[in-house]
Amino acid sequence: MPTTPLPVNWPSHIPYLARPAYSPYLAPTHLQALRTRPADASDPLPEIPRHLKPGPCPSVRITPITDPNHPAHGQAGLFATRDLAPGELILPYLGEIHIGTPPFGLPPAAADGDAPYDYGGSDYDLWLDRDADLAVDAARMGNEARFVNDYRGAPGRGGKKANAEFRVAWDPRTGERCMAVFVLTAGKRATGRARTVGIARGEEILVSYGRGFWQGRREEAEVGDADAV
Ligand SMILES: C[S@@+](CC[C@H](N)C(=O)[O-])C[C@H]1O[C@@H](n2cnc3c(N)ncnc32)[C@H](O)[C@@H]1O
Repeated sequence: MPTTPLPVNWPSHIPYLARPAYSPYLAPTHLQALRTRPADASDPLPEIPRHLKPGPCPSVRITPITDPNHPAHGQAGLFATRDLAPGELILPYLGEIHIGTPPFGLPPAAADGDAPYDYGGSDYDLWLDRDADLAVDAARMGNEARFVNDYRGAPGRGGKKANAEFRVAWDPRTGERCMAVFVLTAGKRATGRARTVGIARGEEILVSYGRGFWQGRREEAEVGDADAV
């Protein structure tokens, strides 16, 4: 069987996905919800192009963050390899699709066994559909999209906010909903180059994880500090 090539700088300890993975604990109702295209014609889901090739995305590059002023220094980020247009699809966010709320459908650990994996502690977990209790986690497997950092504190943004966002999309190749990374659309007041270039070649792709993400991390740190006393 042909093997999928890996993106440059892909970490060897994480399986690279060219298509979604599925938790074995998803029930048929979850899969049915995942495979149902929402019927709201007034707010249709963006669509992944049918011709999009699975595998490494030529528009992005995983890059180690070597700038000590970057808050993700020592980690990696995702950078554009060409100018990206406002509103353009960058790439799907692939990971393991799983039940979104604890205990995540997981069987309890045996008394002498390891604790079950905690999706709640993952920094790579995104909601796909809260009503259907579906989420996608790229901590243990995924594609380049798992390297998108949050804009907060990133140098070179000149006070600007995110330049990309996570959006749920419809993928006609799988017949499923998926998460994907899109360039932010140009505001009505955009002028000049900003009307045609949302993210310039060489620029870091940055989203907003939302205040909830950082609030959660602060609370964890506080509990950690209290435990350490
Ligand atoms: C989805 S990962 C992003 C990719 C990550 N940099 C990597 O190399 O695996 C989320 C993690 O990246 C780091 N991160 C992303 N944006 C950040 C920011 N603005 N400030 C500090 N840490 C950030 C945090 O450690 C966060 O838990």
